[in-house]
Amino acid sequence: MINDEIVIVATKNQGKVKEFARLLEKLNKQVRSLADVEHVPDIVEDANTFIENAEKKASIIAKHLNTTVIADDSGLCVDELNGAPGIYSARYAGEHGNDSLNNKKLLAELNKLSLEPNQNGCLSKAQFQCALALVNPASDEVIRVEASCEGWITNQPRGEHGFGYDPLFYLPQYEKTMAELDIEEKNKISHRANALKELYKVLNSNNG
Ligand SMILES: O=P(O)(O)OP(=O)(O)OP(=O)(O)OC[C@H]1O[C@@H](n2cnc3c(O)ncnc32)[C@H](O)[C@@H]1O
Ligand SMILES: [Mg+2]
Repeated sequence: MINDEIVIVATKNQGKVKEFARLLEKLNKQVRSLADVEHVPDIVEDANTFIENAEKKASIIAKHLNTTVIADDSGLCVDELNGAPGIYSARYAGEHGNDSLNNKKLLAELNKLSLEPNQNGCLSKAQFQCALALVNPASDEVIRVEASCEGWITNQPRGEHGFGYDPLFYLPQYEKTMAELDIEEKNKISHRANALKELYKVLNSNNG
């Protein structure tokens, strides 16, 4: 995979695709996603951890395409909600991938706790988490890595960039939400960028 010009990421999420494309472009690689695959097999994300879900997605697509594939399973873990929405992040409000309803539900759940906002208008610490699995179907090799990005949940959504919970994820060091950062800035600090760095470390060390 490290020598290939094309990297297949087993995701339907166009927000993730854009971020991977920008990150991998710097390594002269092009990204293909499930949008480029015909007859995508059903993938039920029913595992209990990010990494198991990532491995499941990568394995199914790697077998289907008979080539090496990376999958990303990620989500938001909010401290005051005991880690919710976690692995259920994409369907927190019921409907898969409805970012606006998911954000509303997150604020509603936090508002139920009657928390006092801090000086930045934030209600809880939180982390974005990202698990990446790379599966090579020829060798049955699996590489698993995980990384996170620390921040806070603000009570006012702000910003137009990114996707998912980015408008509610506040970064005190920038005094901005993740959705107020452009893709280049997000890719310097995000859980996804950090996980991809870890993956490349493993791949480079495996290559001697
Ligand atoms: O499974 P695939 O096809 O990759 O696409 P998905 O959107 O269902 O992806 P996940 O199962 O990994 O769920 C991830 C959810 O977590 C949230 N999320 C993950 N990374 C995020 C990010 O960088 N910014 C904002 N929200 C994010 C967002 O709600 C995603 O829908
Ligand atoms: Mg999913």
